Amino acid sequence: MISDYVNKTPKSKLLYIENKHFMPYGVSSNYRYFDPYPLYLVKGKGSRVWDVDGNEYIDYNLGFGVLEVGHANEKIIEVINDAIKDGSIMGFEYYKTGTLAKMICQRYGLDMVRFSSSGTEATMHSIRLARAFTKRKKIIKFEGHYHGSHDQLLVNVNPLKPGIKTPSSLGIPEEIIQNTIVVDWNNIESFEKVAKEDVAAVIMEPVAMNMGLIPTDKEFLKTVFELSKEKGFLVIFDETKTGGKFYSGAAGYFNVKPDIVILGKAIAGGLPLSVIGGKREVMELIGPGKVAHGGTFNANVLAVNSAIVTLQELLTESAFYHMHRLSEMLEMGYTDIAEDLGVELSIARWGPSGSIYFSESVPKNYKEFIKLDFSKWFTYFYVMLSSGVIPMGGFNEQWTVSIKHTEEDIQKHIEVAEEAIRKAKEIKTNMPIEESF
Ligand SMILES: NCC(=O)CCC(=O)O
Repeated sequence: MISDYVNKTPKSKLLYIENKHFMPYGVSSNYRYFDPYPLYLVKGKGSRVWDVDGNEYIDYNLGFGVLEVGHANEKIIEVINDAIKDGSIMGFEYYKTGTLAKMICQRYGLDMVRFSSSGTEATMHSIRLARAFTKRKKIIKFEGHYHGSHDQLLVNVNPLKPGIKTPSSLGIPEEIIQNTIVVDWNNIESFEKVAKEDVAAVIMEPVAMNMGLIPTDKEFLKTVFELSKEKGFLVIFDETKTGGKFYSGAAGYFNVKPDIVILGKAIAGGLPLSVIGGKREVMELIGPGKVAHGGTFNANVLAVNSAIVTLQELLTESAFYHMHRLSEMLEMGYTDIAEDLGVELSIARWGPSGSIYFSESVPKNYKEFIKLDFSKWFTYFYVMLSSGVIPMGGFNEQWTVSIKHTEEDIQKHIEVAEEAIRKAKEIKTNMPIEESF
């Protein structure tokens, strides 16, 4: 319950009261705020984090999926300690960036890449690139999909009224989003209606991870690729999250070749690095006097070295085997809990990540997702937190298992979840959620 959380976190409360004077809501990303106040962390190691009150948590949020190598990974520390001795920013191109570019191209089936620092920047560049390549303006995005916090794609991310095109933030003029078309995820018919010759690109999270975890209908995906060929628009896979869930990301998993792929989060072991990559004929449009792409911190020394060691030595095939196996254990644990307690609970898992819904079946799109009763979810969340497990980053997020999680961590998660879901089952009110991105 919320009171258990409050009782355990008085110092977080105090920090919140102080910090919110200087920072809106006391946080650096809206995603980090939740009621009644956010959690302030001090440190992390492996699968654990500690808050300002000294409470220890097993962390399944992992920086919204970034830390698959675990917190404060020894190899990352070593490589960064070495690299920083030679400086952190070169201003000119760092000599190892090409090594990383080649590694990523080979692993993810891309012809060329450019680096940025965040997913937001990378998706922003990708739609500019698609518009330049096709000489068209319209971009199709899916309701409930999140592509970072720039205006053009900050549309129907978490709308309270699904189906009505609405900016997901104040301060976004109608004109800015007039070329953004929003449609239902996993819905062939509604996609067919908008897939026309004036579309520059369709952008998607190839597995939707901003409404829990909504798996992808393979027929739907096939239709998207077929229509893109027929009508001449590009397919952009925003793999900011999915790129770290399987060895070669979602494109590798589904065995498809999108025109542009975005990578981010997990690939640099905890440092800020993102990738805009894709087919040579598209990528070659980037350059002076052509498509703009810049960024002072792009491919900085620390991020490049950290990504090289992450991809080469840490996120290996056997590491994925470990993460997937533990995540499957978690899925089985939740399935047993639902059966034992007779709770309407559905579970979706894809690789090291998964989510739970207090519903009979996993929603297929945002319209189905937003109809759910989140009061049960929030009860579950506060009980989990006050019992030392961060199950995921929020009601629209998912768990991630790292290479540092152990079977004992999973068992503890399942034990605590049983109690949390038992308490959630008793909740009767239907708590409305606030619109947020
Ligand atoms: N699914 C949402 C995120 O992963 C973003 C986190 C942030 O912007 O703080």
